[in-house]
Amino acid sequence: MPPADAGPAARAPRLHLLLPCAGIGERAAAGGPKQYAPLAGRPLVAHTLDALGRVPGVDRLLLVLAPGDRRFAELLPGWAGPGRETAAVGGASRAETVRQGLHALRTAGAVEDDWVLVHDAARCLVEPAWVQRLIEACRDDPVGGLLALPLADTLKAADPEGRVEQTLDRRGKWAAQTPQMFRLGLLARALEAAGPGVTDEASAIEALGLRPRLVPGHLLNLKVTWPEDFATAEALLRLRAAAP
Ligand SMILES: Nc1ccn([C@@H]2O[C@H](COP(=O)(O)OP(=O)(O)OP(=O)(O)O)[C@@H](O)[C@H]2O)c(=O)n1
Ligand SMILES: C[C@](O)(CO)[C@H](O)COP(=O)(O)O
Repeated sequence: MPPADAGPAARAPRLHLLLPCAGIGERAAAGGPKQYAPLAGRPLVAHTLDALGRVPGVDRLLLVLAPGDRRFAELLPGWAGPGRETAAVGGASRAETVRQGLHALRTAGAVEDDWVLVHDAARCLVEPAWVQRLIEACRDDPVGGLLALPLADTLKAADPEGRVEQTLDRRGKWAAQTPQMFRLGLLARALEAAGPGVTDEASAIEALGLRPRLVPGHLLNLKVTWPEDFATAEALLRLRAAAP
């Protein structure tokens, strides 16, 4: 029994998945936002949503679209429903889109202690098991963390002419992936303080002086970014579909 003066019982923190999906895909040059480009017979984002829909224990999946986006509803009619929502409140940068998404989560009843997993819509090869690994590693962590991979290649710094300026020490360097998992209140404060320029959630948290946990991701958790990435992602999706 709780003590008589404990007030209403606190509920267990919930788990929300927030997908920034409001980018323009400039580098992918796909003739429109890359998240809607066809990939193995379906819009790219449909693969991401399928995988995330299979992660156990998730209370809500929120897809943050660009204001005025009609493509999503045209391409995936009927996707939204209980626990699967869209909010057309994306901003001019990824950080701004995530910030607006957190606001939408709060408006829908999420509270400061809830966990938010932010995942790029463009990482369409994500697998539920990798997300579960992150959740297991972070749910008792005081800060939170992210999927990432230790660098396997030698790291070069380039000069403006595309020549090597310097070879950097790769020891202890990791490439950040998503999802990235933090408490809603902490992440909202961190993004507010960091401004629109940070390229991932962890950077905003780091700027507060905290040290997010690095959780091993997977080489195949790639972000479709360049034109040639579509063929790679499609080949991998087809291989998976053909696997017994
Ligand atoms: N203003 C933005 C910019 C990006 N994103 C999302 O953030 C993810 C990762 O961003 P990135 O790969 O950089 O996508 P784009 O911004 O679309 O690509 P580019 O930078 O080449 O224009 C993508 O799912 C993208 O839709 C977003 O929601 N809002
Ligand atoms: C968040 C991210 O996927 C981590 O690698 C990445 O920074 C997002 O891509 P962008 O090109 O910085 O928008």
